[in-house]
Amino acid sequence: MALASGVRFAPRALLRPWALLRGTTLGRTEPAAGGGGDGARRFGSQRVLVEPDAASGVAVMKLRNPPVNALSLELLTELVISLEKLENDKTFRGIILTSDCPRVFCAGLDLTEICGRNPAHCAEYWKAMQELWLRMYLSSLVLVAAINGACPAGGCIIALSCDCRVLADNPKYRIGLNETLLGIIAPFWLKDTYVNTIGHRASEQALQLGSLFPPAEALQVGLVDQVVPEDQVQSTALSEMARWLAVPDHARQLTKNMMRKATADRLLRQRDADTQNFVSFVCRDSIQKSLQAYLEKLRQRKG
Ligand SMILES: CC/C=C\CC(=O)SCCNC(=O)CCNC(=O)[C@H](O)C(C)(C)COP(=O)(O)OP(=O)(O)OC[C@H]1O[C@@H](n2cnc3c(N)ncnc32)[C@H](O)[C@@H]1OP(=O)(O)O
Repeated sequence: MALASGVRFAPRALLRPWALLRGTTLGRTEPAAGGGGDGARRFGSQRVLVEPDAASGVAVMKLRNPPVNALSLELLTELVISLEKLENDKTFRGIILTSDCPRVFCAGLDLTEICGRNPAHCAEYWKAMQELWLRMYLSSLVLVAAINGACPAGGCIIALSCDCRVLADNPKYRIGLNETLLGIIAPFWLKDTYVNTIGHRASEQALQLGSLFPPAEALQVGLVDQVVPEDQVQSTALSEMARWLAVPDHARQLTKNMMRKATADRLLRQRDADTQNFVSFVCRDSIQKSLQAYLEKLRQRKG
């Protein structure tokens, strides 16, 4: 991790994400609708659409894993690879992360990845989740979350890993860490991310209660930075991006690193133990039963 001017401090090769890709179409490049030169070409993968604008140095990254952008192993992997690609391209200074699925930003962990699966699969999945968080949390780019839908649990963590959050003003778009309501526990690095954003007391309360905050409350507690009408989420995210990009990169990056490094290092120091804890916890019969019941409730709610 070089920390000189022009810093790039995101940890490299924490994992080899390519090795995780199964049947994805990453690297595909196609012209954006109505687009022309290189700056208007979009690329990405099956589940992550990247619309780069070389002129502004900003790329819009859209999650598109319908119906609810659940964080499947494939989505996690494709996100890491798309992020790495933009990090390595000096043209880009910022990413706006948003959803291509209506009404949902991200439903969090894909519960089918940890329900009825063997421990080896759960471990592989959890490592991919750790990897994405580390990459996002320590990214040298400015990350702005344009939250255009519901944002529970792992979805909230993706948003909190960004530098700034703009949430659409729709009472159905709730955000927070609701793990306890599923009978599971947020690991220390999710808890730390929460505490770093909204403080200890608010986190203590919200984590235990599994609170999902509607927009006005999310703004009040500090989970998001702006709440705007739905049709202004993208333009507001772009204005926020401009504000962050007005700061010299090296100063902003070093400051971000100073603020976040200790939290990330805590996970880096105990990644294996964290994986083992997660796997042994979710593979317990009682937890599997809770998760199955929760999934079943979600499926029935639909009908
Ligand atoms: C260990 C700690 C780290 C992280 C913890 C987690 O992230 S655990 C995951 C926690 N996530 C949730 O509690 C969100 C659950 N989902 C919802 O509340 C709603 O689906 C949501 C996101 C508000 C969207 O509502 P909507 O009405 O638009 O969709 P619907 O509920 O009908 O769901 C559509 C289908 O998607 C399935 N699904 C939803 N969430 C998940 C998920 N997290 N994992 C897997 N599958 C999910 C849902 O069952 C429906 O499936 P279908 O087969 O079509 O009935």
